[in-house]
Amino acid sequence: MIEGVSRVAVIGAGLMGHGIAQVFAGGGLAVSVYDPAPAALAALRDRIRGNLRDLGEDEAAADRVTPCAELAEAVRDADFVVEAALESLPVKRELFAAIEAACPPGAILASNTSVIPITRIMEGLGDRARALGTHWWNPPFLVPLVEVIGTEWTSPEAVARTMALHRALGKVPVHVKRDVPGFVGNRLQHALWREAISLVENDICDAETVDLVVKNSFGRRLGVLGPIENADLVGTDLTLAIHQTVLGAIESRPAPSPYLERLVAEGRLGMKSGEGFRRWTPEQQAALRRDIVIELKRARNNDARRAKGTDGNDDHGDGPADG
Ligand SMILES: NC(=O)c1ccc[n+]([C@@H]2O[C@H](COP(=O)([O-])OP(=O)(O)OC[C@H]3O[C@@H](n4cnc5c(N)ncnc54)[C@H](O)[C@@H]3O)[C@@H](O)[C@H]2O)c1
Repeated sequence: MIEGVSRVAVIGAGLMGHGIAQVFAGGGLAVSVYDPAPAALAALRDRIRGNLRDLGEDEAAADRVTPCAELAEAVRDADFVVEAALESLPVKRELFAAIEAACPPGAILASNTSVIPITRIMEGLGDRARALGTHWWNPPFLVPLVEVIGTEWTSPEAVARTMALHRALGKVPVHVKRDVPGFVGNRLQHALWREAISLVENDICDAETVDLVVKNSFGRRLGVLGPIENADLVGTDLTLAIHQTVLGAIESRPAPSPYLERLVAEGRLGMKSGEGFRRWTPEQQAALRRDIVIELKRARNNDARRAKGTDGNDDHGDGPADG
């Protein structure tokens, strides 16, 4: 049992659901997973076993995961329910009504929606104090962050228990105090993407250059140096001076870029159509996907070494981060 939770229900056994189930099972909890697609349920344990094997972790965790063909069966004894089904408001509202009707009164109810306001998903519930968002990042077993989003009705106790539960599982939970579109992570990410697209749209540089700049400059530091830390590191006075010059010049359009809309209209949908902003051969796509996993595993191993105090890093250089 962790923080009063011994049984978890995960709703949806897709990309996110199976990975979230894996994290809870890895923490020793019993996990029931509901999905209406028989193929998703049939593949569930093998998918988790494959991930665990690849990570060099104990595959026995997969045995703590039980596929369920009925929603009510999955949530009946659950202390914590997390929904990772389709990104559709009607589907999520209907699911939570059914979950509330079948789960124990004390269970916490969470949605892993990417962008739908938690308020809209949960507003029809009888007990909205126990409902919140937990926004995981893909893949859930390699990316540490879980944003815990409260609505105006969510009780502080439900937030505190959810934070403690995810922390005990080795995740990095953060409390998002207001239910705003994009929560925190996607607001930051898409502020950067808006400017990235604008630079290409306005022919200030080409698409390859945008990615080269990010990956070979501040992107290198982002894993250890957040933007607010960086502003304090260089000084708020320098940050202010930079903003006085730059902010008026960067993109502030409150809508998607027409350049992006044109790509979509022309069927240039990115890797799935072979071309988006850039052209992608199948080999280039595979190489990029492989590099992402290698990098995420390296970061995870570094975190583990740091936590144990065995990272062997005796380099205390004071290199500036003022770029
Ligand atoms: N993919 C990501 O990177 C990511 C990241 C964070 C959040 N999310 C969110 O997580 C949720 C799941 O995304 P995903 O990428 O795992 O999608 P997915 O398509 O891989 O999986 C969705 C699963 O939901 C199942 N499903 C369909 N109808 C259902 C129902 N009524 N009840 C229960 N299950 C149902 C499907 O059979 C499928 O297995 C979405 O809300 C998505 O926006 C996705």
